[in-house]
Amino acid sequence: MKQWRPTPSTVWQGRDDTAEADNALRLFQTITCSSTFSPAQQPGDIALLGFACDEGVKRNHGRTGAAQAPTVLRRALANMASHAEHRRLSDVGDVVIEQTDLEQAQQALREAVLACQRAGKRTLVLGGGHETAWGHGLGVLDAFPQEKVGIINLDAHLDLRSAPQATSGTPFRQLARHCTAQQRDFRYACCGLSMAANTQALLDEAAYRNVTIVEDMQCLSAPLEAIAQLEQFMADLDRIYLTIDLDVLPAWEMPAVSAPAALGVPCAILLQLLAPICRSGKLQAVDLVEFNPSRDREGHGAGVAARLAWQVIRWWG
Ligand SMILES: N=CN[C@@H](CCC(=O)O)C(=O)O
Ligand SMILES: [Mn+2]
Ligand SMILES: [Mn+2]
Repeated sequence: MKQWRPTPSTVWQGRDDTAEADNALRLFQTITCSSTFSPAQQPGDIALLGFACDEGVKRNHGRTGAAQAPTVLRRALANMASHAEHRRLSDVGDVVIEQTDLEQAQQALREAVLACQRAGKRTLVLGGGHETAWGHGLGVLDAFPQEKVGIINLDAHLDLRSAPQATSGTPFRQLARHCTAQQRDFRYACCGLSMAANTQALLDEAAYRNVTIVEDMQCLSAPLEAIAQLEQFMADLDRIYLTIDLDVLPAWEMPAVSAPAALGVPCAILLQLLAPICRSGKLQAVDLVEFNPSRDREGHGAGVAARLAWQVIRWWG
């Protein structure tokens, strides 16, 4: 596998409580790593894959640093309790970018995701900027060519930009065009959207693409209605690709992103939205993107992001 590196064993470390009881286990003690890219050989049905890249954020004039996120998020996950559901997780390493060749890195991610999915795994990708979604989404679409695959993006932004080259702001425009070229329906929901952070041009593009939009204000004032909208979106799908842009959270909870949200959807409400998606029986792929450790405060953002990943694994039916 090109443009790939294994996770060093030093990353998965934590507090050892096994002197208290055999089942006093944390993730660092239950996760498996491999020195080669070999998803079919690794145990469990959730493959953890890093995408160490922020070239898309750079091209989108954002604050870089997300390339370091996969390692920092693994470290934050390492010391969290490992319950039965977490034993399904194995670490298949990182896809890395060479110099500034984003397109090549996204293609490598696409191939790594496809290999994991073909090996019967579901994929949990730790980005990277939101350019992660172009590679991850393609890999999932490739794996299920005959099925109705829907994308749920928890994000303040639509990321439907039109640009001469791929950025962190273009992945869903790229996936929409790809679906059209493949004569597939583009099924896309953006939940947590800030009207203040998306121009009318982007909203027009969303309307043209028949995108389901659930605004941040709706999530805050009527979470049950927001859930109902998501359930309606999911009803007609075979598989779901869930992408969580951490800038959907408020800046006070998640300062460690390129574009912090002044309002945002707090983690406690986001978890209410996540539960029915995770338990739908259709969830095939999840990523957490845009985490930027260089902007974190005392590791609090990493803790919030890791808790979201931990909870997704626990609920993933
Ligand atoms: N993935 C990032 N998307 C946002 C960033 C917005 C900003 O930097 O303010 C976007 O392009 O709209
Ligand atoms: Mn965003
Ligand atoms: Mn985004």
